[in-house]
Amino acid sequence: MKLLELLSLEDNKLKLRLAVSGLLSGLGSAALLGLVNTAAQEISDNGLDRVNWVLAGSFVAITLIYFFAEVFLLSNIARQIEQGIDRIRQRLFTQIAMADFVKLEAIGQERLFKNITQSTQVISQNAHLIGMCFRSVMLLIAVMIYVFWISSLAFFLIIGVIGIGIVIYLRMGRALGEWFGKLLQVEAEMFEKIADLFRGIKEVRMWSKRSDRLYAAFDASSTKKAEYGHKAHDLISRQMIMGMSAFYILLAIVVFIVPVYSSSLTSDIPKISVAILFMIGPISVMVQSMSVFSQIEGSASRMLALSDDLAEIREEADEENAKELPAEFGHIDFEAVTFTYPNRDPRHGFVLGPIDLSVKSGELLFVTGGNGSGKSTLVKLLTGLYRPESGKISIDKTQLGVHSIAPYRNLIATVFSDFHLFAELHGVDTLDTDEANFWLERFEISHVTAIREGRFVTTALSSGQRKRLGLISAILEKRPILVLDEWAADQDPYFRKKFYTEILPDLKKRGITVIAVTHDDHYFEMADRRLHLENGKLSEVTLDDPRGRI
Ligand SMILES: Nc1ncnc2c1ncn2[C@@H]1O[C@H](COP(=O)(O)OP(=O)(O)OP(=O)(O)O)[C@@H](O)[C@H]1O
Repeated sequence: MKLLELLSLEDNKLKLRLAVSGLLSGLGSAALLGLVNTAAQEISDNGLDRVNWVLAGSFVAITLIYFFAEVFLLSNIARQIEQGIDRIRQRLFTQIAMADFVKLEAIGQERLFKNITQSTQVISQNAHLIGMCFRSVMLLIAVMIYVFWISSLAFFLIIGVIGIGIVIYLRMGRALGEWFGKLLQVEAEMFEKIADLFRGIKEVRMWSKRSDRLYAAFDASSTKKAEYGHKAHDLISRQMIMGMSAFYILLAIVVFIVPVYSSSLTSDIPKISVAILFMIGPISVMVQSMSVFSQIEGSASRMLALSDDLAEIREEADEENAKELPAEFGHIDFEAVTFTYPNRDPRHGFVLGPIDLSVKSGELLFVTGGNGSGKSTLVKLLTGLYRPESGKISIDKTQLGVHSIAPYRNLIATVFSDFHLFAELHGVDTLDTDEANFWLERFEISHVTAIREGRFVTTALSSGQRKRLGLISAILEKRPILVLDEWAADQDPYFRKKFYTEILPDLKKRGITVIAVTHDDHYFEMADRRLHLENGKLSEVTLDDPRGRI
């Protein structure tokens, strides 16, 4: 069972704890049943002329024990489930943090996000149901032991009927599984269409032909989902009714047919009937929860599969034994570094390198090249996000490896072309307010936002303005190296000029090593050096070299 496997991760006593509390609850139920039957027998033997205080007292005592055992069991299960989910969530987060970045990108954000949010929620929201089911199974086992104690014939009869019921139930379940599979697929298609409608809402509004097509496709998908949903739920209801009917049939067999053929069982029929009636509640819970359980199992197995996949792509890094690298470095060197994207169709494969390169501390370095030439890929290698396929990268005499990769990344502040702007200045422990205000003024953004209590008052700004905040954040992080990927692409001509002619030289003056990917050929002369990429091959060119220019 995938759920149990998932919850037992990093807690090998969980199964034992559940078994003990389940056993106590089951025994309590069986004791209650036994007591009711003994009282009924007593009345039938001796009549109802006085109250049997011993039995009545025992009933009250066992009911109390049963009550507390049930409360303990259910709340224990809910706690175990929440703690188990917490553990797996933390485990997935840690695995994501430790995964090789390029392989993590291949897994895709959607799968990661869905597993950490939706899948955990499916299990968490149904914690109560899982508890009820577990309790029902325990109760059923205890009642069956009680039935066996009264009559082995009745026990095997019930097992036989349950067996036939399970076979029919599973056959129906197979059809149900197929319909649920189809339902999930249609649902995924529908969600994709909804996401398309929302993400492209501007484009949809702007052209009625596109909007008509998309809405028609969404309508068809939604109707199909309703149809399949109805079919699947219809099958669930039938399966449920079938499961319950089997027990009423069993009761009828025990009451009407068995006495005709077995005189030995006749005297025990009332006790066995009560036992069967006792089982109907738990069976009903189990039958009703089957479809939810298949969703829970699906979620658990998806999370386990993701965890396994993440374990396989774990980056070779040892942050615990990492040694900090000094902020005053001399140079970063690439020696015959190559890189290719994994799982890429070899016919369209892109190879970066081999690259030999040396970046000196305090330099202002521009990286130029056409679309798809490999600039962003080089930036990801330079920042240590991607690891070389061959060759080596080193900072001063330290080669980047298991112990140095995290400290190396800590030296580099970035604004990637697809950067994310955090409203909070995470990691900036002591913020110099004057300095923050200086940069807000310098970036001509102080009239629309401010920094208060370590966060931007607002980030709901234009894309060019958000980019400015991204760079201010990076500067305030006070790291010795700054890597920018097409930072000025969405700045207006006035600010673009200010960026290249004032801000970049100012950052250089402050001792920051700046590596900037750029297409702005008007300003190539502002760099100390220019590196040019063509189809993955890097060469150093003079600042006035015609390559990379119009
Ligand atoms: N995640 C990825 N998986 C596979 N191939 C990729 C991936 N990202 C980029 N590529 C490929 O690698 C090559 C270089 O891409 P890269 O993004 O480095 O180019 P670039 O020079 O930054 O281009 P642009 O100027 O358009 O931003 C391209 O052929 C691209 O298709």
